[in-house]
Amino acid sequence: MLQITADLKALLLKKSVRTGTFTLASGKQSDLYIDCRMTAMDPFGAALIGELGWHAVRSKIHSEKLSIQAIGGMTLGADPISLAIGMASARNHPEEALQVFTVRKEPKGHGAGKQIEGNFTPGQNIVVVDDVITTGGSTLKAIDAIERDGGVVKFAIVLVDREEGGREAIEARGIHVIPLFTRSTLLS
Ligand SMILES: O=P(O)(O)OC[C@H]1O[C@H](OP(=O)(O)OP(=O)(O)O)[C@H](O)[C@@H]1O
Ligand SMILES: O=C(O)c1cc(=O)[nH]c(=O)[nH]1
Repeated sequence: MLQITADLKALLLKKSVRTGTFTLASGKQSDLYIDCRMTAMDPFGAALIGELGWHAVRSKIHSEKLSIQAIGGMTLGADPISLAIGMASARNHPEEALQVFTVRKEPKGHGAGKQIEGNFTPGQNIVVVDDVITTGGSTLKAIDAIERDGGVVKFAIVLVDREEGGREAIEARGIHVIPLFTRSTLLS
């Protein structure tokens, strides 16, 4: 996994890390913006995220003897990451493959009126995904929607933890967060 981690870090630094003046989802101002979509929607980046993410998810599943059926998180940032990890699970360990879903920011106003779309069934054990956590508010919103629809969130995986309190906010709900990178490991 060392080479995959190094390659993914290099791609994140090249395509996703930006400096300037940015307003974040929480309304906070920041001189750093990590546009993970650029890396997660790069075909090479998606493959790297899939391998590294599935390795991290599977290690947690096996070390804690968990049974997980599906992976997903708040659209849009989580979507390519959830699918990449689901595809890596099917490719590497088809008998343990995770189904994939997405959480809309609001329930759909027509059709079936669902907030969760894709392969999600009430009662399933879930890994929740985010691309970046800053305050953790978006991940917590996804967790609320999943729980409201009968899912059981076992843990969270994020591509980058900005180390601004989001991890602590999610873990205060009893949901362990696995970051593939932190701000420190990415920028060091
Ligand atoms: O931890 P937080 O303070 O919630 O911030 C992180 C969130 O901010 C972004 O979402 P945003 O809604 O900006 O964009 P997206 O719809 O492009 O994913 C990002 O994708 C994370 O989900
Ligand atoms: O907090 C955010 O909204 C945020 C931070 C960041 O670095 N990247 C991103 O996509 N969103």
